[in-house]
Amino acid sequence: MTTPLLKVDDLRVRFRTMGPLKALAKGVPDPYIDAVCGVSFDISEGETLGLVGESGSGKSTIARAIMGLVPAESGSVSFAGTDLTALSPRRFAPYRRDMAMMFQDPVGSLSPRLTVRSLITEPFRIHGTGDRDLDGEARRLLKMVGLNEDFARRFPHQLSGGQARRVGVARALALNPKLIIADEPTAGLDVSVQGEILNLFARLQDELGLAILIITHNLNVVRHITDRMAIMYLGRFVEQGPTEEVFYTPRHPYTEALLSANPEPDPDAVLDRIAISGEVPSLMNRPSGCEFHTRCLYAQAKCRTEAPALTEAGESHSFTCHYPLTVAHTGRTKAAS
Ligand SMILES: Nc1ncnc2c1ncn2[C@@H]1O[C@H](COP(=O)(O)OP(=O)(O)OP(=O)(O)O)[C@@H](O)[C@H]1O
Repeated sequence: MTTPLLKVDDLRVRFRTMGPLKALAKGVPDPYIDAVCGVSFDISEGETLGLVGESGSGKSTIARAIMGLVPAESGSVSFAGTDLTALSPRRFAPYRRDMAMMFQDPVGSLSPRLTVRSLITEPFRIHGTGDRDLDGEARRLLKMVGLNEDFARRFPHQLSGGQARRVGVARALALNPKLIIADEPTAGLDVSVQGEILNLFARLQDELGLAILIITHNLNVVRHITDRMAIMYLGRFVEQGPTEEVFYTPRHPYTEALLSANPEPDPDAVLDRIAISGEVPSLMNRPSGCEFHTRCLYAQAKCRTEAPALTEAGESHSFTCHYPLTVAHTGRTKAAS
């Protein structure tokens, strides 16, 4: 078996929610939240994984933990077989060249006082490889993302949302990474521009064999460009599997609810519209048993008390639910009774 490019194994990330004195004053004995609770997945070269889930479910925290920007409480993140969580910051640094992160907010994440040329060649300076022909590199990178060389002289405020996103991609590509992590790469863009950016990702993946981790609320993005998808709820994966399979035969009720709430449903979609009710529970006060039971249409007594184990639904499709949806002949789903 070949080693996956990225392997995340039982990753946990905790955050302190308040300082020790405040916690003492407020009588909070455990002022922590588990933003990511035992998540496992891998990505191979040339593969795209989509990470979906409501706001606060822990998607960006996974990305930041992979990049070493927040420490893992436990578990491991291995890149090409090396456990990054065991490395000192100095030994971690070379891996940052192989993994590029595109942050949310295309314009805001670009420093306003730098020209596009400086922005996209900055990684060469940061990583000490700035002795090359930076004008030539800027032209090469702009061409890769479909922008002409005149853009090199512009500043971020002179870019449209789509152009800013392309500049973000060019910057991410500077050091020839093997993995790109894109956090909401199409947020705030018009649908047509979203399509252009997705096509750009698809082309680059084809040409460069990149592995891509896409974090998004947009299920159409997931549908169109990912090979596999994972659905997060309160810091856990409730389901992961091949994208087409999950879209057509979701096994977890939360997946079903998210897919059916998609504002632009696929005309071939087989799911009835299912409203997801209630608020996302607080990470400070997690529900007992299956943590989705407070919002689940199919919850039964066992769901309130027993956490469901991970169940394999196929070769690379798994979910955590006591009463998973079943696959009928039509592809339509309903909870097993
Ligand atoms: N540095 C931090 N300190 C304390 N809590 C944090 C920190 N970073 C994130 N969190 C909390 O961790 C949880 C997960 O946040 P995260 O940003 O990973 O979610 P998300 O799914 O990416 O959300 P969104 O889609 O809104 O970006 C949230 O409750 C958030 O408030």
